[in-house]
Amino acid sequence: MTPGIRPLVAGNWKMNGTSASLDEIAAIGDGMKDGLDARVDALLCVPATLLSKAADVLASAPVKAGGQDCHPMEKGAHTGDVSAEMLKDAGAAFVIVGHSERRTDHAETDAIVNAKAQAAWRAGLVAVICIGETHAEREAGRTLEVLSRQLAGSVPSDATHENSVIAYEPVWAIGTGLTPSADDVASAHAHIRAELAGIVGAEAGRMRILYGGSVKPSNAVELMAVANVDGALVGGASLKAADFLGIAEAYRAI
Ligand SMILES: O=C[C@H](O)COP(=O)(O)O
Repeated sequence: MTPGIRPLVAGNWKMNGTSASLDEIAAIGDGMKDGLDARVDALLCVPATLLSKAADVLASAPVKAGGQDCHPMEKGAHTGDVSAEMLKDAGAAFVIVGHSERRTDHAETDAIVNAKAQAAWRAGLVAVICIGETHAEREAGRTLEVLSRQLAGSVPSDATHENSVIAYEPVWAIGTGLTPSADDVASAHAHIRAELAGIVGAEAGRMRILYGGSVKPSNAVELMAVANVDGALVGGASLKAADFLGIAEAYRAI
């Protein structure tokens, strides 16, 4: 946690979910109304195909809808891509950019992620800018160096606490059940906050820095209590309302 920063629990549904999943989304919306929304903001980043319906289901709930990626351009000849403006039109308030799965599967560079963050702002969306080291980079003792390089390349200098959220996701912790120690998370997040100050100045002290990678109800209290951890980016555990809400519940305990 960071004093004065309101936390955010964000779900990333990745390539999961159809219309049959709308009941689960509604259950997350209903669950957040149970006083949890007084302590924590909530976001569900669903597949583009589900965004409009999800936004409708969440319209009266304290949960925002978001996309998982956007093209840097507003429109044009880019078959299969979706622009930030299209996500906004479908009901998104946020969009994830630079998730490690996009960086790996689609060869997205820091420069592309930077352009996507600016595209998100152009459309009036908040960008959730993802960074994180691989297992090999961690083993080589290069974690902080990698984070510095990704931040410098991916975060535009005019990022603010209102238009951007940073998500630190160690690639080796995603979907594996493995998590860094609380000390390692604290070290990474403190480093990210310090590096951000060199990019965005005083805004660094107000920006949310989420932790992502195998966050579950069972480890949420420990991880969310770490200094400079201002919420979570949750994959697998966000697909079930009970698990998503169980993670948000951590904020009743810390
Ligand atoms: O965007 C979410 C992350 O990739 C974390 O996924 P996970 O919670 O399934 O490990």
